[in-house]
Amino acid sequence: MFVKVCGLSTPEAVHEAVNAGADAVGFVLTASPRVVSPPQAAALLGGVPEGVAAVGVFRDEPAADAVAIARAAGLEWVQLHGERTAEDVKTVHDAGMKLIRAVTMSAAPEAFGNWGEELLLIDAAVPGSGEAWDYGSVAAIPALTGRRWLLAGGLDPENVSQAATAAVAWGVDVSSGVELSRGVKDLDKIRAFVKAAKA
Ligand SMILES: O=C(O)c1ccccc1NCC(=O)[C@H](O)[C@H](O)COP(=O)(O)O
Repeated sequence: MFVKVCGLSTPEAVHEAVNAGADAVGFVLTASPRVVSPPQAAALLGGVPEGVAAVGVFRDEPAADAVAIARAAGLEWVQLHGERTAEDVKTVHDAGMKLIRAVTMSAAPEAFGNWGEELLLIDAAVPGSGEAWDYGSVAAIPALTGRRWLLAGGLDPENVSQAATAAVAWGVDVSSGVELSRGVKDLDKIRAFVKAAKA
C-alpha cells in the first residue's frame, strides 16, 4: 500500500514519516493552517531521501503558477485540488514534473477517468478537513480498476485499514488524522498510521 503523509511543516514530522516508511510526503503551498513557504519546503526537502516523493500541494491556483512555486522549492511533484482540465495535466508534464490530480468523492464521473496524471487522489469535499465519507462508494467505479489512486479524507490510524479495504484503494493519504490539533502533527500518530496502512 502506497502511503502519503501530507501537511508536514517540521523536520521532525518529515523524519518520522520517512522513517516509518511513507512513500510520499506533502507540503501545503496554498492557503491552509498547514501552509509552508517555498523556502521552508526547500529546507524540509533536505530530510526527504531519494525514492520518497516530495509533493507541493495547491488548490485553485493556475497549474502554471503551482509548477513555478513547486519548482522554486525544488519539488518534482505537484498535487492540484480544484476544478482542473486536461490542459493542466499537460502544463505539469511539459514542466517535467509529476502530478497528483485531486478530485472529490462526489465529482462528475469524467473526473475519475485517466487524464494522464501519475496519481489520482479521491478526497472529501473539503481537502484537509479531516472529514470522513462513505469510502465504499468508490469501490465499483470502473475507471479506477487497475489504476494508481489514493484514498484521502478523514483517515486515521484506526480506520485506515477498513477504509482502504472498503474502497479497494491502491494507496492512502492523510493529514488531519495524524495531528494533535489543526496543523500540528503528532509523531506517534504518523508512525501508527503508516504501520496500519502498510499492514
Ligand atoms: O491540508 C490542507 O489544509 C489543504 C488545503 C488546501 C488543499 C489541500 C490541502 N490538503 C490536502 C491533504 O492534506 C490531503 O490530500 C487530504 O486532503 C488530507 O485530508 P485529511 O486527512 O482529511 O486532512
